[in-house]
Amino acid sequence: MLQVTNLTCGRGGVPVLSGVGFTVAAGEALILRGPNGIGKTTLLRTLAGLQPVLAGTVAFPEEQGAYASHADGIKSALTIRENLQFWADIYGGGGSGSTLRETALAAFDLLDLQHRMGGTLSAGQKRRLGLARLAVIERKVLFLDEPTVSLDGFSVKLFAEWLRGHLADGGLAVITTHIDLGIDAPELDLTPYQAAPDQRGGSDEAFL
Ligand SMILES: Nc1ncnc2c1ncn2[C@@H]1O[C@H](COP(=O)(O)OP(=O)(O)OP(=O)(O)O)[C@@H](O)[C@H]1O
Repeated sequence: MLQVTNLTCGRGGVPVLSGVGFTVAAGEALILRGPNGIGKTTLLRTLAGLQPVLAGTVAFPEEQGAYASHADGIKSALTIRENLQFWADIYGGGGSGSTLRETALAAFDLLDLQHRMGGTLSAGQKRRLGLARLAVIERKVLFLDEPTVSLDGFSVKLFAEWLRGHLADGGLAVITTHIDLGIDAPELDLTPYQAAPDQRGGSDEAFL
């Protein structure tokens, strides 16, 4: 279960959203909505522990979180198979077994491409590989930032099907998306939680 209580998150130390609270039970997903710049990515990164919590609390089972964003983290000099193995090894889950890897390749229609180098893939193929990574790391609590960017309609359906399986297995997900995933999940509009105007902030990145 994921429990978020009275959370303030921000960029460059400037609050972007405040007073955010919700729970997501095992087996459920929550869709985050709101206009560009409202703070969806900021909230997801904060939930995943990639940015500091400015106030409030975030709780979920330790070592169970995983964040996936627009940047797929594909290793261009490794094949699709090797990329999946790499991520399974990094996360140290049971993903090193071949069964999970085969399942992930099949779930994202990557079997025919499995020996292709990451660097030679199209944007949508890279995205499918980035999502297949989620299937080998065996984390239950997923923070997914625009998971369907670059995907065609068929691949969106593949992803939605995989996500339904993840939820049926007791996983959960918080997802930002501007499209309808066809997932039966409540939506949270972040607009009422806006904390500060855009222009005030500094940056929290060393390199933008
Ligand atoms: N590295 C950064 N440093 C400072 N401010 C930032 C940084 N990244 C984003 N911001 C600002 O923080 C606010 C929230 O941005 P965020 O990316 O979380 O919005 P979003 O809702 O995900 O937007 P979109 O729908 O466009 O992806 C915006 O005003 C943005 O300009």
